[in-house]
Amino acid sequence: MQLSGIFVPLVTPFAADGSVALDALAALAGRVLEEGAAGLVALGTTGEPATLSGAERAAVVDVCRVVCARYGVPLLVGTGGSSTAGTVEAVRAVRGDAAMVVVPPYTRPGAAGVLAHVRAVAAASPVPVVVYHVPYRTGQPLDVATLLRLAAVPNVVGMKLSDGAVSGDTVALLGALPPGFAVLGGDDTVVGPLLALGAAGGILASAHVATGRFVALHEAWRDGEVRRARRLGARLAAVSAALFAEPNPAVVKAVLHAEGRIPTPHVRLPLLPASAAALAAARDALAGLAAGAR
Ligand SMILES: O=C(O)C1=N[C@H](C(=O)O)C[C@H](O)C1
Repeated sequence: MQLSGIFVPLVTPFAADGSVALDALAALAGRVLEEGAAGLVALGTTGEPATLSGAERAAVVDVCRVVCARYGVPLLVGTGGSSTAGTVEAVRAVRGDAAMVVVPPYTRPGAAGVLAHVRAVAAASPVPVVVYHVPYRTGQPLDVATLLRLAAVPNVVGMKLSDGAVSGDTVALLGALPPGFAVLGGDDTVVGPLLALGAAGGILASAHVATGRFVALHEAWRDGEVRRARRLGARLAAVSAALFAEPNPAVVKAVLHAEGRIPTPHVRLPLLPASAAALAAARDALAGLAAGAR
């Protein structure tokens, strides 16, 4: 599996009665793929999987599978937890083209423990694995040598890299990847620099609302249109900063609701709805993006 392009980790829209709005989910999925997204991620952080029941998670994956099949694009399914045995069981049941497996959160098993976890999970997985490295959520930092060891594990085809600011370590990692291994940027505000360094794409909640522009950013870096890529990247980073001003996906959902694309802006506790100020700032940033395109 060769991963490339912009993947959208879909929000889980809720109806006014609190149930999952599956029709709205299908419409969102179709729209972002229509605008050029390379695939979808079901049950990413943005999908609030921790607050969904098993039946709701299955229904979300079913909807995403149908839409991905219609467009002939891959579906990544977020999975994984703090237990290796539990994660092995979960990946065996994944109904997608790849499993996005988070570095075990909370336990902080250290580099050797993470490697052992990923080796066990990847060996058991019937589908390719994309490791999700997000130390500010998991509490588990990893050095470049460990990330490269993870990249060499059989059946691990990529990594969603969400480790914050671009640093010397990022440069070293992207300069030493094995051929065909895909790094997908997962920190929306710095996806431009990651693409410039050779990332294959991104998994970006921001791409719900400016999908075609994020796709254009990926294409500009891929095709070496550096001036265009820099300009667009800076404008999209301002949009992403506004969308992430409060815990994800509250602001993204507020914007989608304001645009009439989902029935409510609801998130489930412990997340709180976006503030009116955050929604207004995000809509201003999107208006600025649209104005800049004219
Ligand atoms: O759901 C995801 O996948 C993403 N989650 C990140 C987060 O909320 O930490 C953000 C990124 O845009 C995609």
